[in-house]
Amino acid sequence: MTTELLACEQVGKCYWDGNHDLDVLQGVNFSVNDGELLAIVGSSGSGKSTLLHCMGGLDTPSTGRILFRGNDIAKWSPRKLAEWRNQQLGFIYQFHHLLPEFTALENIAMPLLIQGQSAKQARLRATELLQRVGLGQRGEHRPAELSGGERQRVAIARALANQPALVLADEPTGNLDDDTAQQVMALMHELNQELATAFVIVTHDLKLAQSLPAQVRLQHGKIVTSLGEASQ
Ligand SMILES: Nc1ncnc2c1ncn2[C@@H]1O[C@H](COP(=O)(O)OP(=O)(O)OP(=O)(O)O)[C@@H](O)[C@H]1O
Repeated sequence: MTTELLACEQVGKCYWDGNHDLDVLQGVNFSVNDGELLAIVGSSGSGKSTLLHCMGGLDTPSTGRILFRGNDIAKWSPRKLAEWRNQQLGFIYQFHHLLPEFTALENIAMPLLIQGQSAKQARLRATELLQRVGLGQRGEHRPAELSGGERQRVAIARALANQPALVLADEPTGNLDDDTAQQVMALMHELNQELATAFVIVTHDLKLAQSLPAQVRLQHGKIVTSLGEASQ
């Protein structure tokens, strides 16, 4: 049985550029089920990051609603939103956003410490995750001592630390060469299947997107193809 995890209902986003209204998203309608892996693909400026930010409660739609397990996230207090992001969501960015002065292990443990876990528990879980992403030997290294692909593996492990229901990844392979990008994408695919965590991955790379089970295709802020519909 599939259960709807997060739904975008007629989501629109409009920015004022000083002279005009910019309709960055218009009538975006789709949902992510528990354990699903879905790519949001589109060219630069099509609205991918804006959509992902709205889905993660980092930005607010101008129209429409974002529902998490049927609840409208716009109705939540800032505190509830922050708790939700910390407990239910994981984020991965193009430029990893790891803390440079902390080791790989400490970076992964950080969200757990923030959540109130003991240092011992957090370290244990971080070690387990580091091993799972193939970096068991690199725990004491700082981000600057790791390759781009290794940093993204650490970022993936950090995003999964709190056992989120949903990971939102914004161009996680955008800064990597083709082979490394494929490996990082394959790792997220494996983890999705192993952990039943849903992943929404934004990419401008159609080939990478097509290697994933489902795609939402954005063009000028509108969905043009979604989940098996014919291309337009
Ligand atoms: N805060 C903002 N104010 C005004 N315009 C914005 C703002 N944020 C984004 N935009 C505009 O919205 C459009 C979509 O931007 P967005 O970053 O969502 O696209 P994208 O598909 O993620 O692009 P890229 O692949 O280049 O990151 C762009 O035209 C951008 O300039």
